[in-house]
Amino acid sequence: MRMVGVILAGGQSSRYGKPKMFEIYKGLPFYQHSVNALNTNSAISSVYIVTNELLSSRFDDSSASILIEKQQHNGPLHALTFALDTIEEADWFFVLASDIPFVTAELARSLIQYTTDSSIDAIVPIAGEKEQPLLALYHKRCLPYAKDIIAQNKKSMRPLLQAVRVKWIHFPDNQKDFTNINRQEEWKIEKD
Ligand SMILES: Nc1nc2c(ncn2[C@@H]2O[C@H](COP(=O)(O)OP(=O)(O)OP(=O)(O)O)[C@@H](O)[C@H]2O)c(=O)[nH]1
Repeated sequence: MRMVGVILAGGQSSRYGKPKMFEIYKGLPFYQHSVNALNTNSAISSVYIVTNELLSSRFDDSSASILIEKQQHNGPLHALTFALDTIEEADWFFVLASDIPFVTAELARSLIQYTTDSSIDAIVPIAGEKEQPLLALYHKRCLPYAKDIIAQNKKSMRPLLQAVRVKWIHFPDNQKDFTNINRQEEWKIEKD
């Protein structure tokens, strides 16, 4: 079993007003917190940052490889599908958004433990009532389902979770790892 990390870092940040993956928390850009939560885990052989041409030169991290999407701003489902299609060496893909600065290696580890179960295609947390498809694991088996959903012009992650066998892992509503930052006002409150 081979596992890679996939950091989704090619969003528009339209609500934030500037590319939020480069905002600084504890001296490091947001995306770096996502990379670090994964590359400290020995089960993960490499970490890839999936982004677009415009942003790509701004990532400064020798511990991760950059994958550039041909078509930018198609959303997380396209970015995941691109990674599943392009990274041939892996069976499991640990997907992390790049706007979740409080994510921890402990949380990553607690999800990775379920990858030994060959009867599941995805491992997805639920924090309180909220599904967390952008802090989740996907098996290569998800690729044909993802392509099929894209072929139907759907952009949401939801249909993928309905099509594949998901193991849902429950966490408390207030668990900080899952806090994602969409607006500058939110970040001003959350960082303190
Ligand atoms: N590679 C890649 N990542 C994406 C894409 N769209 C969103 N993401 C990432 O997915 C995560 C969640 O993104 P959102 O906050 O829903 O979308 P966003 O475009 O970043 O922000 P808004 O424009 O405010 O909706 C972030 O880490 C984004 O960088 C995309 O088209 N390609």
